[in-house]
Amino acid sequence: MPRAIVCLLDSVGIGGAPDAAAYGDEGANTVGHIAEWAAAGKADLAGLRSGALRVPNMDAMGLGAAVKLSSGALPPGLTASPKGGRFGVGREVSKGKDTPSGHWEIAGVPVPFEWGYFPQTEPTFPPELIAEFIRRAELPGILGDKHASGTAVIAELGEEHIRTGRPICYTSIDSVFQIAAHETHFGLERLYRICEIAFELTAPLNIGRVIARPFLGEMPETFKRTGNRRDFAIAPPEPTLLDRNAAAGNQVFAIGKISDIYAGSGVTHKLKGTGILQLFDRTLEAMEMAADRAFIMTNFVDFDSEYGHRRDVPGYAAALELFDSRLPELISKLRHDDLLILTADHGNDPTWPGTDHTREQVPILVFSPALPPGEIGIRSTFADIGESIAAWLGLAPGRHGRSFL
Ligand SMILES: O=P(O)(O)O[C@H]1O[C@H](CO)[C@@H](O)[C@H]1O
Ligand SMILES: [Mn+2]
Ligand SMILES: [Mn+2]
Repeated sequence: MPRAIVCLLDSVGIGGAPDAAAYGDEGANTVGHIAEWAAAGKADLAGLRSGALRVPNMDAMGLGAAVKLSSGALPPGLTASPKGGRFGVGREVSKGKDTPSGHWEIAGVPVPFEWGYFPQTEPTFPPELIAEFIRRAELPGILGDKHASGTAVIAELGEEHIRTGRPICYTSIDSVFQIAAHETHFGLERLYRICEIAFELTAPLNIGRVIARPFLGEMPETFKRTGNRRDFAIAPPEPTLLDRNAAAGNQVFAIGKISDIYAGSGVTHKLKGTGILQLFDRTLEAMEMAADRAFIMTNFVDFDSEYGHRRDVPGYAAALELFDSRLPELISKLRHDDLLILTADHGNDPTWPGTDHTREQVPILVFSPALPPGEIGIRSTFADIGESIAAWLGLAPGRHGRSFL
């Protein structure tokens, strides 16, 4: 009896989105540019990696071929001829180049509405929103109130935050209200509580998520965000693949950020982990526990949060190589009728200006011992991924997308 596993490599885009120019992202290509920089010796990391990008296992599943199909160019170090997978390219119909939009569409539900965003001004948040937030959360005030990169804003305002007890509130070009606060000086549970209040206040503005960003350390040099990030997200507008599989009485394993991204809806088993290796371990553990018709989905957030937003090309290359090195373990655990899909939710080209996501197409790398290799082309919506999994698991077709299997 079939099972399905999705490894969502957060932000591992492959360029070529036809609407990229509308986002200022024409030419952005996360995997393509990392491979180019690596081949040019611009992604070396002393003692960790050097030279061309080495991801032989993803490449065998069709990564190089997918980048070529998406962007027209084969990146250096990758091959155009996959060895066993069925490869293709996903194009997003949802307007947001953000995590919930990408994930919901992959699970069969494109986002039909416009998210709310905060303007590129200082202050960025509406004063009446902040006044109400301060009143209800019983705060002495807030810091930040602007667009910022999370690590930079903590370095800038972390000490003042510790001194004053004012949480650091910031946003980005995504539909987010983020709150950074010190885990011990401010308190983790208190941070979560004020995030819930912020979520109630921002949901009517169609803000997709409030994100708790706890950190530790006492000075800019030692401040470090912890693994206790928590996302408070609005729920998808229709039942997703997760809801549909759970409603059919099957297991749904949500690993890493997945449960938060779908607001817990349709999740029967939630597993947490920090870092690529732990998240990979959790995925293998879920495969041990998973019964027939189970759906397992893991979000590998580090590509995006640790390397893409930080514009860290060597770090991103090393992370891709680390993930790739574990793939054979996962593949060796696949049962005959298990389906494995590697994909992404948006791009975050670390060679691109700024620190935000990039509008890109994503790889769809499909493997099952039961499937002959082949090409699935450029899919006109990420929802084709969800519908393919639904068909594989024997669920009735949904409203969006078509199976490529
Ligand atoms: O700079 P940091 O705090 O990592 O923020 C990033 O993380 C947010 C959620 O993925 C994005 O909106 C982006 O701004
Ligand atoms: Mn993402
Ligand atoms: Mn991100």
